[in-house]
Amino acid sequence: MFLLVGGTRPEAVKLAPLVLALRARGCVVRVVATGQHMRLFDETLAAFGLVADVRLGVLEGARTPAEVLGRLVPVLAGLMPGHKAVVVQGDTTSALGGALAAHYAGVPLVHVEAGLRTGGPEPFPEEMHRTLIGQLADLHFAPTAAAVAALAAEGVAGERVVMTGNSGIDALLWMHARLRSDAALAAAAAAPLAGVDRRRPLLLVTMHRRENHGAGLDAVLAALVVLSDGMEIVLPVHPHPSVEWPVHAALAGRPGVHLLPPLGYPAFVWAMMQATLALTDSGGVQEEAPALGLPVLVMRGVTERPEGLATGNARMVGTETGAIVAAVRGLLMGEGLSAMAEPTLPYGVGDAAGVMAGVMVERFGRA
Ligand SMILES: CC(=O)N[C@@H]1[C@@H](OP(=O)(O)OP(=O)(O)OC[C@H]2O[C@@H](n3ccc(=O)[nH]c3=O)[C@H](O)[C@@H]2O)O[C@H](CO)[C@@H](O)[C@@H]1O
Repeated sequence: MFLLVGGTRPEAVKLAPLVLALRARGCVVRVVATGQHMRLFDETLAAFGLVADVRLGVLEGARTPAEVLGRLVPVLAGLMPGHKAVVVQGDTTSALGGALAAHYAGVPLVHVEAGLRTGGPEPFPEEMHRTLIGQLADLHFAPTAAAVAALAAEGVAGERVVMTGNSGIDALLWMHARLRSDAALAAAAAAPLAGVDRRRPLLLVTMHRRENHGAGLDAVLAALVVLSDGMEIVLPVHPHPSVEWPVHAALAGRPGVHLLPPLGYPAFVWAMMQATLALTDSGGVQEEAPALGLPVLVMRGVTERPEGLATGNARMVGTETGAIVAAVRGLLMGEGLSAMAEPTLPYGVGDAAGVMAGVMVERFGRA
């Protein structure tokens, strides 16, 4: 039996293909929802026809990563016995909690999306989380050659590292194909964009990184006020109060600006398929956009995803108002937009979960 631990939307997106691939190989899999973002986690799993097998109820009122971790580790440790291996994904507090619990319980730990590094303290706390998980993992599924190299540089033994591609690309290509073949799903996914004027360019914006809360967010919002003059802006607003309140204060009611609740995964993929340009600080969107040929401007100072920069699909733009306005306007006037819109697959070709499941069955057995 394998135990997969996750708590947030991106973990659901990237673990769902692995759950399906393991079950397709006859493995018994239990998915634990930590409750970090329970509603988004549940909804995202449901988009893949999955439900969590265990739903923890210990995070009520826990606000800081320290509180979340402190409550999760003892409960997760109690779930560990009897499992062949525990799987965590990425860099969330839930993932670190699952990793620590597995380590204390002496159950082998598998890390999905291993080896992503910026080389500095940012992003906080994610860089710290994934580096610590990297020290605890017995098996590292690294999405790209750069991630494999980062693990080698930290002294991780080569036989513990497998280059797999990113399972988020499996999820994306699967959903993209469904949206093109299932008219009812596509109609439901398109509904949130109903009010968008399709004659104007469409800028899709997501923003939630902790290091951008405060001054960075305010500067981005000032840029969006200027940009809304010439384009449609679609912004699914992250529910964190440090994001939600300033976004509504700056942009609510402005013509051309569509402030939406967080979109379900099918609707968000649909929005990426319709957009002219994405402006984001999300990790997952940096990976997904190149696969769809959606040019992406990254509102961060550093990224652990250099591959999209190398293929030319992504550019770093930071969070400064003038830089964002200039970059978006420049691209929309035709300066390099078509080169950035060439679909490429630097993060994987859509077979990552099958590779991972195959390696897990080989190393740990099937049941
Ligand atoms: C430091 C860092 O970069 N860490 C990342 C962070 O995740 P993130 O930054 O990618 O998080 P988000 O942007 O929240 O999610 C993105 C996913 O959500 C979908 N989406 C988006 C908006 C919406 O309205 N509806 C949706 O469905 C979208 O298509 C995509 O698949 O933690 C992950 C877990 O460990 C890590 O893997 C990952 O490194």
